[in-house]
Amino acid sequence: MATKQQLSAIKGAKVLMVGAGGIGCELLKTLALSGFQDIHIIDMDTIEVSNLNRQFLFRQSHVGQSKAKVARDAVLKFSPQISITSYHANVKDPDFNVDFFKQFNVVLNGLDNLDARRHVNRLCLAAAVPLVESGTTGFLGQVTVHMKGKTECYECQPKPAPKTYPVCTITSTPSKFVHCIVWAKDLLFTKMFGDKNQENDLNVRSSDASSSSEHAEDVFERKTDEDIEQYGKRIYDHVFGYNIEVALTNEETWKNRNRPRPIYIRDVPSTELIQENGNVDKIFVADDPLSVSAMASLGLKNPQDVWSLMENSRIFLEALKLFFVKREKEIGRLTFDKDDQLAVEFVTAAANIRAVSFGIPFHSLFEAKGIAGNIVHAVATTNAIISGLIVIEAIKVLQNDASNYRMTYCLEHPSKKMLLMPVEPFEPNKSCYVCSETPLLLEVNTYRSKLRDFVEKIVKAKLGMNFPLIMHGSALLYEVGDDLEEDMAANYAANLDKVLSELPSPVTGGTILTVEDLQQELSCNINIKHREEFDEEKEPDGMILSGWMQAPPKEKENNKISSDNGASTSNASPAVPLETEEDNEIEIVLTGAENVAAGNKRKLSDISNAATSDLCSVADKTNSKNKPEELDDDDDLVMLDDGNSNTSKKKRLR
Ligand SMILES: Nc1ncnc2c1ncn2[C@@H]1O[C@H](COP(=O)(O)OP(=O)(O)OP(=O)(O)O)[C@@H](O)[C@H]1O
Ligand SMILES: [Zn+2]
Repeated sequence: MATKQQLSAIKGAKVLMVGAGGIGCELLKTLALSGFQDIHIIDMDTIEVSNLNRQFLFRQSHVGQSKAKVARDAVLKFSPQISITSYHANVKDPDFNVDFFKQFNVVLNGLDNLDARRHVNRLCLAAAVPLVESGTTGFLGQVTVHMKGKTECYECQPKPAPKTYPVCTITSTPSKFVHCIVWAKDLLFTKMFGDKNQENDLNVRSSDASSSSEHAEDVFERKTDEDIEQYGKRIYDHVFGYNIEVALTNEETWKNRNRPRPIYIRDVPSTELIQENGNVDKIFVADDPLSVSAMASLGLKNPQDVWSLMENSRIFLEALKLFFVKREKEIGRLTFDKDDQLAVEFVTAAANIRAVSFGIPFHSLFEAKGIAGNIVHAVATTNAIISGLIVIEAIKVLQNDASNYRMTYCLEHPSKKMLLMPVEPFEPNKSCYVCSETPLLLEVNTYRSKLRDFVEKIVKAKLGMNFPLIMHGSALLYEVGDDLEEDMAANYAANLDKVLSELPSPVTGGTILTVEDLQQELSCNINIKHREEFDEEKEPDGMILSGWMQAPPKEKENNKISSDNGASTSNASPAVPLETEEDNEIEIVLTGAENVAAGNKRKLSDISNAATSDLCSVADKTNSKNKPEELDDDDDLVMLDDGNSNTSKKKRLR
């Protein structure tokens, strides 16, 4: 039961919710039933069938409609007396500026990507509005409170880098099914149906050098009037046969590894059946490209079946054909989407055929989709628990009850009979460039790198700025905005193509650049250090940004392909599982730079009264009895958090 004071705080509050998905639906309902009277809700998405199992405010008839609006209407049916304002929009839209944020007493996030979370964090800091941040992944979840100057901001701790794989593992020596999936999704699918100008390592082989790159260059182009069946078979033979033959010529690679087997279409029994069974026009809803399915066309129904080589080959050829026959307009623009059935079918089949070559077991479409889409199946109960905790923290914030704020972690296994673990929030990280004024350091070859590289690779990808403005002293080098004068816009465009040292106000070693995002009202200084050489493999960006945000890379190799496609429900901050020991204690992993270096861990009891620290992660140290089954890497549940693959984070749960 709420006290009188709580009720009055609730009634007088104006609240902004961002996200009306799994957490958002629960949250809106709980806010309404707790007595909140004035709720605003932003969500940019429309309702999909796959949301209906847990986003309980939505029904089949709502598919295709705005989540924010339908959620509003559904809650108003049982709480008609309250005011709910919905915005079907991206929270990054300029309309949602600092003044917009200032009208709220508290902001509650129910988002699913790092990019949007960072953006909201910055606006809350700029507007000095408290933020309650949240995230769930399967059984895990967390709620954290962020208040300018009093607690850590959402970005005070670096987020774990996304899981990546060395290019050569993906292109030449896969040993796990996930390697085949990454190859099929990020290389083959992109090469066939994505942006042709994008760099693609599909034809990089460990042997390479003299291998016929000419052959590789144009093989993916469909020749004028080339029969689609022939084209599909030619691609099949090239990627599963010829490319493997070429890789085999590098004896060095296979000295200590099993040699892969090239597979040609002629080796696959009965693929010709495709001609008889495949019926492109059979099942599809006119004008709905997403209803196109190779499985449906071939009469394969169960996504949990593991297909044979023959079936995978038929799906591969049929899916390729369907893209060209039914979705030709999209070719050249497609990116892999886990909700695109035909794309999932193509990627599953291609990954399985590659897996056979390398002696890796087949996987079903259902499993392949989970791996390709980094899907951790959502648990509705976790969303409900987390939403309840958000409201509890929001009420404390409204009452200014700072001594009782808690970051709460929802665990998968009880620890000391507790599933929820509350921890006191920590003070702001003094070296966080978002909420403090710490300068960053950029090592870059100022005679070779262009301003464009700096803007794309650092300002947008690493610093997460949307509307950057770059200054050297009082000289403005770059700015974006709709209201720029034509000649200024032309100047900035010209600057983008200049190397740093040749800019009107030259940027060289020792320069201090100021980078600002006007919308986020975020400004930071970057000290420039000239460096002549960069290792192409290990430092592919040709520039290195350091400061607080450098997350320690998980693997040694740096030339990596990320398996990250950017869409998943995931936590606001990391909960990295620890090695299990034979006790049943919860440990806090400190991921501040020194702590990572020292590998420090602290027990909850050690820190229960801690006022300051770098708490980043919490993990349940389970005893052997309830220790989850050890999974092979292929089966790791992988989660990531992103809108922008460059900045996304991912966690793996065991
Ligand atoms: N930049 C953004 N602006 C507004 N809303 C956003 C933004 N980024 C994400 N969201 C919303 O946050 C919600 C997150 O909900 P949830 O994690 O349940 O994801 P989902 O897309 O509904 O489900 P799933 O990803 O599991 O299919 C989504 O409804 C999404 O539209
Ligand atoms: Zn911070």
